[in-house]
Amino acid sequence: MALRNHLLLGNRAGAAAFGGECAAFLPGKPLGTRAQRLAVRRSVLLWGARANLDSATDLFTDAATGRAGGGSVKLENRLEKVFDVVKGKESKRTLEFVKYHGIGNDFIMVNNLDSPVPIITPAEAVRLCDRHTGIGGDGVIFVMRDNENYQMRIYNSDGTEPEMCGNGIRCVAKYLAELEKATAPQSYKVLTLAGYMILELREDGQVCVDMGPPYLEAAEIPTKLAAKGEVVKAPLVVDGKTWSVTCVSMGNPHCITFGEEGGEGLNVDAIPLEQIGPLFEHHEMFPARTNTEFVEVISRTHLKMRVWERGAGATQACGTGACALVVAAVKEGRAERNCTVDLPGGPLEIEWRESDNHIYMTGPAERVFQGSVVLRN
Ligand SMILES: N[C@@H](CCC[C@H](N)C(=O)O)C(=O)O
Repeated sequence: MALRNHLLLGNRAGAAAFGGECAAFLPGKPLGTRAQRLAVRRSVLLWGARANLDSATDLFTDAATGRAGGGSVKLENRLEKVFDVVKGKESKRTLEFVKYHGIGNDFIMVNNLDSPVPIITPAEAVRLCDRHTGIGGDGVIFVMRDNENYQMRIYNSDGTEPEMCGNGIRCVAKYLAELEKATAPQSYKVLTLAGYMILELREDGQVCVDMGPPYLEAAEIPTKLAAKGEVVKAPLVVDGKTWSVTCVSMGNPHCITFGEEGGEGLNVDAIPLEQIGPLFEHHEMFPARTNTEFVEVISRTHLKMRVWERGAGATQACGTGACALVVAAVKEGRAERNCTVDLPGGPLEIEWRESDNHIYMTGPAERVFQGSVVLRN
């Protein structure tokens, strides 16, 4: 904690001493370029009450640790951040959040009503979603304004931004009611990157979402499994096996399989999800990557699935996935348009309505806890 001591001295001598130490940092080779070291020294000499002591101390320690781990680029980035903090360019930011889940698919909800862009970065979302060192979540959801309506944006736990999230948007309905101090029944029109969704918060606590129509054209999904037209029961080689797949977009891409070509139906509990999930997700036939649903038919109105999500891996549930697989099951002649879909986190009721071609998803959304977290640069 040499930095802390030098800064606490609060005088030119202390700062100069720290500047000198920055030039050497640790025994052995000095850190950063000579210009960077001189810049640190200059900054420290100019240091005053503006310096954020804790952040600078942490970053100094990080920089030193980074050095031990090697990697000069990483190290220099960290050193740059020490400069910024010492120069007062950066300061700690605190994020208020509420954690919600929809049948185990969990999200960090952010009140983003005062900004037209997400108030945290994808890299910060990745850190917050970490289940060991962060809050933990399958994604971060930003609730924003859209004129008189609302907008939802979401980052997956890997920091990528999908177009839509079915379980997430049910959580949005409850979160909006919480923000508005409103009680059920309530209706919201919410813009997503996949278009407008209509959310009905019911008195029994369930949320029914009009998810709009499914998209089946290969190019709309997108998949290279066909040049044009629908992709139904197409062969796809993954891990040396030929799977029979149907592709559906709910704004975001889904690849649905009921098993191998010519094979028996699936026992989804036996699927080695962690092994084959990533092979589907990153398959060259899916230029935007894909979510993948492995489905077992219990009856014509009862399906069971496990999912490997694009950008989030194995999750407890995927709402858009449940909608997509009912469409796939109907297309393959395996199920009716009204189905209960069992996911690892619980059931969803899905209807693919013939009259308007829209899909209606009904299920719960639960508040878990609220908190605030310091965002580190
Ligand atoms: N869990 C979600 C889907 C979230 C987005 C997905 N990972 C993607 O990248 O498309 C759901 O409930 O729909």
